[in-house]
Order: sequence, then C-alpha cells, then structure tokens
Amino acid sequence: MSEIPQTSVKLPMLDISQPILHPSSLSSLAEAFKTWGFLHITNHGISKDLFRKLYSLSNGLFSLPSDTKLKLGPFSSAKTYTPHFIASPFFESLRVSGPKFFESAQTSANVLFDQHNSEFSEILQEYGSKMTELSKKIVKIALMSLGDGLVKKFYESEFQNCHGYLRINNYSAPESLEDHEDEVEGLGMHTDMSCVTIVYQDEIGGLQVRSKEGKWMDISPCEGTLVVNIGDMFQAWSNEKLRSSEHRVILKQPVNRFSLAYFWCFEDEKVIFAPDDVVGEENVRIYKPFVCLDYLKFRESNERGKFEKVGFTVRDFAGIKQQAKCDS
Ligand SMILES: O=C(O)CCC(=O)C(=O)O
Ligand SMILES: [Fe+2]
Repeated sequence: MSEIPQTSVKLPMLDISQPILHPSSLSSLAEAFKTWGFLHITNHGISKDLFRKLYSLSNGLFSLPSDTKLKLGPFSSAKTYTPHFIASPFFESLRVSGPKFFESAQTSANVLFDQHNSEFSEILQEYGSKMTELSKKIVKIALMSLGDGLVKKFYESEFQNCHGYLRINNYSAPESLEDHEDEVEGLGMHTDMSCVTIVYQDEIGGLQVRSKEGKWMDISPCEGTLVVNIGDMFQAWSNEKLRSSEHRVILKQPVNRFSLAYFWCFEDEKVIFAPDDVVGEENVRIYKPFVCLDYLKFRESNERGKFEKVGFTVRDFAGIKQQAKCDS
C-alpha cells in the first residue's frame, strides 16, 4: 500500500525532570518543534506499573460487548465512546475529561459495569493529573524555545485556563490483510486541535509523522518515553514557529494496539492571536485572530481524514490567504 519506503525519524529526547535547559538544548528543541512538532520525553514520572494497570483495565473495558459500549456513544447522551467505523474499522476509543478525571471515568464505568468498582477511575485520576502537570511543563518549555522572557510574559496570561482530556485508544488486530497490502490505516492522517498532545504508544508501533516533503516517517516506540506533539492551536498562536504536523497510525501486524492520547487545549472562548513578541518584527503574521470553538466546530462539521483533498486545516480556517505559503 505504501509507495515510499518508510524510515524512522530521530526525535530529540527531552529529560522532563531537569528544570534547567542549556541554550544549545533549547535551540535543538526549537528546531525540532519547527521541523517535526514532535519529540520524546523521558523521566516523566509515570511508572510501568501505572501503564500496566491502565492497559489491563482498558482492555477489560474494550472487551465488553458492543451493545454495552454503545451505551456511551456515539448516539447516547454520554458521547464518551467512539465505536469502530467512525475513525476507521479498527479504531475505538473512550474519552475521559479533566480536571475531574475520577468523576468522568466513573460516569462511564457506572454505565458499563454492573458492579461498583472505583479502581479504573482512581487510576485515571492519577494518570490525568500527571498528564496535566506534564502538559504545563511542556508548554513552558515550548515558550522558552520561542524566546527569552516569554514564559513570564505569556504563560499565566495566555495558558492558565487550558484544560485537558484523555482518549484511550484501542486498535483491533487487522486479521485479514489483503494479499497486496502489508499494512492498513488504524487512524487516518490528521492534525491535533490541542496546544500539545502527550501520547503513550505500546510496543507495537505504527505512529507516523508526515515530513514537510510529504514523506511518512515512523515514530518508533521507545521504552520509558512518551511522545509529545504540537497541536493546531499552538501552531497558530506561535505563528508557525511550532509545527502541528500531520500524523496517522498504521497497523502492520495482526495484533491489538493500545495507546493513550492526552490533549491539552485552550478554553473554547479563547481568541487565538499570536503576540507581536512571538511573530517578530521581520516576520509576517500568518493567521487572523480566531475563536477556539469556531475552529473546533469547523473541524467537526467536515469529514475526517480528508485533509489532502480539501482544505480542512487551521491554515485553511484562519490563514491569511495572501501570505499563506504551501508546505507540500
Ligand atoms: O494512537 C496513537 O499512537 C496516536 C493517536 C492520535 O494521534 C490521536 O489520538 O490523535
Ligand atoms: Fe493525533
């Protein structure tokens, strides 16, 4: 199915437990943010045991009969469950919203399970809280990479109302790969609408990022690390000094794949407008100001996964047309 041989991208590894960054590591981060919009983080403080528990509890949940899971969406009031055949035939997911991850998880668990058990919700509260702390750190590091003094100037005023939600993703095994196919799409090409996203992928692999030249590159799983990527909102806010890259998930093996994606987002009513300090004197502004929710609605109302055919990106939504440049 793939015409171009795939290769792995070498992303910088950021030790998130270290507060002080040398100018040289900041500039290599700035370069990675601009070129790929992706990096790995290590020493994130989430134990193997927590991942193991989350995996096993989620597995139990996704193994429930379809009828049970469909009580949570997409046509019920809860709308936390996305069944197969919405994003792809292989993809299903459960959404857990912050900051009260316990309550959000428990609301879903109460619908799914007869017996009352709060273990799932407790684990999600722990994971969600840790993701929230990590997201705040990552936003600050991204601001540091954009220039001196920007954390002080913009972190509180622009990012203090951010909120997060988690998507637990289950990719079922593609059992019958057609003769001519050696892989199928588990999740089609998209950009995230967040400021930043933190992804845990299991050892199966399959996450890919699209280079500026349009080449798909593997983001190989690396034990003990998490993948961080920039979303559309931060791309627009940074006047594209931070890149929200297209990515997808492909399934090459007849096995189940599990991932967790945590989205750290601006509040719905926020007006996104790149500050002058970020745009810089010699640069042109690439985006018109826009309200966050309006972009979310624009994306929702368009068919998913068709970015290459029709303009459904944040550039198409709020890009200043005469200044817009084309990446591919
Ligand atoms: O499953 C993955 O590794 C990534 C998922 C993803 O890109 C998303 O949920 O937006
Ligand atoms: Fe994504």
